[in-house]
Amino acid sequence: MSSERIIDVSENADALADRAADWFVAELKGRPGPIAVALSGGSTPKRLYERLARDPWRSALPFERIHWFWGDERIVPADDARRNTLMAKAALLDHVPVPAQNIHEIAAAPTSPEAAAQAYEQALKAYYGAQTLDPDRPLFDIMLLGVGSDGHTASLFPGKPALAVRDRWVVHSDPGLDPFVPRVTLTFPAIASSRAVAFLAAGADKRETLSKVFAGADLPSAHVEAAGPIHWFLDKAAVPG
Ligand SMILES: O=C1O[C@H](COP(=O)(O)O)[C@@H](O)[C@H](O)[C@H]1O
Repeated sequence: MSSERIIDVSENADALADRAADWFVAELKGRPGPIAVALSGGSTPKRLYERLARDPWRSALPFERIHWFWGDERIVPADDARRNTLMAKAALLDHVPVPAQNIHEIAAAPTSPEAAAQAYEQALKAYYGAQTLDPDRPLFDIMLLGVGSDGHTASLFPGKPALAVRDRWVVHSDPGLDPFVPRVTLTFPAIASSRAVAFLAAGADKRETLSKVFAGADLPSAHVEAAGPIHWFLDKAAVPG
């Protein structure tokens, strides 16, 4: 059964980030206990992260209870600018009162991609408190995703073996697109264990890909499922004609 799709179109990338930040805060409002958020890399999410570090969004978020995870990571040295973690820290996490133990980053090189994937899966299982995913108890409260020009999401690239993995939460993955560095990614079942998913995509270079995704093409972004609705925050330039 496919998840409900909610499309939200903004005038431009800045307005999109405002809308997504409002949604993020509303989605977490009143939620008790620990909260798990999975972040993505990419240019459009960066604007959202910058918003969340500022008021009015910042003061509306219970940072002491939010745990930060990543949907995918590039296995390069920790100080390499291609790390999704580095971008999220610079845009958000370095500027808000988040306890260090709430940041669950994926290991950097020289850890091998397979070792990084296994360690991250163990960290997710420790947080979740179980070895298997319960459909009635999603792992993530919010899953943020981007979409690449080839239709990839997280580091699930078209035609790659990671797409077929159902028995792991995390795998290492071959990149199908620049930067061609080893990756670690959540698998489809782990992504599907999310109360809410939000894709963020801006710019005319996403339009053709989105038209294929919305037409149900066999692309990774089109195969994402969630426990709740899947939101698509787009700017006008990205909307398929
Ligand atoms: O490689 C990646 O690309 C996607 C899409 O990024 P964008 O800049 O084209 O929006 C991103 O979601 C993923 O986290 C990242 O590793």
